[in-house]
Amino acid sequence: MKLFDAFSQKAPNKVFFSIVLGALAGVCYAFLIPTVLDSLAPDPGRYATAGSSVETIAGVEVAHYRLAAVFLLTCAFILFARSFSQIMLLRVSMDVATSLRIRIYHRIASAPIVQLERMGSPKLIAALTTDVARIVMGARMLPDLLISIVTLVGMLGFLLYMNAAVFWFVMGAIVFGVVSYQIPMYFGNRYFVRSRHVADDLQESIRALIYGAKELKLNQNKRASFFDELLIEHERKILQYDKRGFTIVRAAMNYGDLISFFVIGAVTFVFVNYHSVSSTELLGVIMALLYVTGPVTSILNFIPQVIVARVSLNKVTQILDELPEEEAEQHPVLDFDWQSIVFKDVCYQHPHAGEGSGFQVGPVSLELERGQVTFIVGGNGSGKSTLSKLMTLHYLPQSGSIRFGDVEVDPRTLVSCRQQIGAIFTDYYLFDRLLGLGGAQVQERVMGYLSALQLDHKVTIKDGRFSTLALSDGQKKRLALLVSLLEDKSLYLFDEWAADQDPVFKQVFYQTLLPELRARNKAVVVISHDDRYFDVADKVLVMEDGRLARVELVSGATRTKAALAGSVSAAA
Ligand SMILES: Nc1ncnc2c1ncn2[C@@H]1O[C@H](COP(=O)(O)OP(=O)(O)OP(=O)(O)O)[C@@H](O)[C@H]1O
Repeated sequence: MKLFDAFSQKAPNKVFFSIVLGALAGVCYAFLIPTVLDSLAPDPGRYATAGSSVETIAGVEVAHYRLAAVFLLTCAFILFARSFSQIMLLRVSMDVATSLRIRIYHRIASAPIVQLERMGSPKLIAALTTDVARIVMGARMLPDLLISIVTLVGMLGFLLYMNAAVFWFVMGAIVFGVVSYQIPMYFGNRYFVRSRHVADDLQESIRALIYGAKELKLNQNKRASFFDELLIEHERKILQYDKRGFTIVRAAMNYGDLISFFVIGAVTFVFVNYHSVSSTELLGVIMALLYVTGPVTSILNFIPQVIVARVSLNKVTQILDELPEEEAEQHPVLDFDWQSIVFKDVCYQHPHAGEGSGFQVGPVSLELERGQVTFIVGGNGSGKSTLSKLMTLHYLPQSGSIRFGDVEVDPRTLVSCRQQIGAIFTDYYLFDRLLGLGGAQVQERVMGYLSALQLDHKVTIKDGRFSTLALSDGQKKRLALLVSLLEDKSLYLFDEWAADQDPVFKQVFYQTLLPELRARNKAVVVISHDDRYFDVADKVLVMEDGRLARVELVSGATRTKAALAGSVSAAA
């Protein structure tokens, strides 16, 4: 993705039109100096009809009034063309910024969970907040750049017309100036790239500062160490790189500013000694060179902005590359019924974190049936959550297969199968409103659930929005359960849902809600360490070191808590 492509793809006609107007403004700029010079020393061959007579217009004496009229009209056109070109590109740039962000939003939403977990939120937030703005800032300068380039080209044409020898001398000086200008710019750019890399680490530290505020307050040493070694260190590095980068770039820009004056000096004091140049030509050359000082400066000033924008563009491109779209039909294509989910030799290996190969779950073969409650138990790190993410199709098997009834999970059916599932993970997110649920009955059902979950004295719902989310951890989780139940899925998975519920509500969850879901013919999977409630299950899957060690079938006679508690301690 190139900087300019990002713009031209968005609104090609508008971009083209603003470029044409910018170019025309540049042509007119280049036209102003010859016009003024003409009025000072009229060439009888050109503007022959302009004459040198003085006319009185609206009480004001105007010399070379036709030339003055051309001058005025040119100025007016420049005002119009330049403003129009800039405003149009400004508006396109706003559209581009928004659509670039929306593109990243969509990519995040359709990326596999594994990739999102690997990338982490700080990188994505930095891309959305910093990089998109920098890209747009860079591209927004395009009309000015264009005006400057065309003005410069026009003035060089004028120099060629005045004196070919001077033209070639000036061309040589400009080429030398621009090439020598690139060298410090290259080094400046390297510092900007380094600074941008550290910006990701800074985002991570800022996240830690906010989310770890409680821990930092309770330990001064930890806090000092966090500030010195992470947060301030990242700030210091960014400052250092940016200072070095901008120092080099600024010095180079000042050098660039003076290029025109070096050339004027060289022409006035040296060049005239070796070539015949009339004083009229010299005056024209100097005026033209003074005039292009502005455009040359603005072309050179544009370069650092483009460098920064390109660094950001590379970062966004890299993120989009690292965040592939999931290979799946993105819209549900099937509406189907199923009685059981069958895992056959399913294997999943985490990407390696640190040393050694990643943790592997499987091969696992099992069956989840509707109208049954299945518990997954096992020690910490035995693979329960990984298995649960395979069940909810957030992780996809690297080998083996999963079937929902007759439907095999594959890229075509994946999204359809996911629509059958409701889950509350330990790191669940609670939206402040009901999304994708509408209708008058919903309000009634919400009120019923609020009362069943003992939240009716705390939360109400208005226009599909919860009155508050300022709740205790346990209450928030109940609200998440409410949303999940409203969505009325066929498979429910609760990852240690009851861990932060009080004993009374734990009992409600295990002994009332789960049996109710079973009675409503839902397949229910519960990850739990609450061994006193294992007898609620129909089936207990015991995980050990990534493998399904055994499946305990719990029927009326065999549902003994002791037996299951024993199997769990063995698994742990
Ligand atoms: N995102 C990840 N990237 C890499 N490896 C991971 C990731 N998540 C988990 N693992 C690895 O998988 C192993 C099993 O983790 P998992 O969360 O499935 O265990 P668990 O049984 O749910 O543990 P707990 O009871 O503590 O929640 C971990 O020990 C870890 O090595």
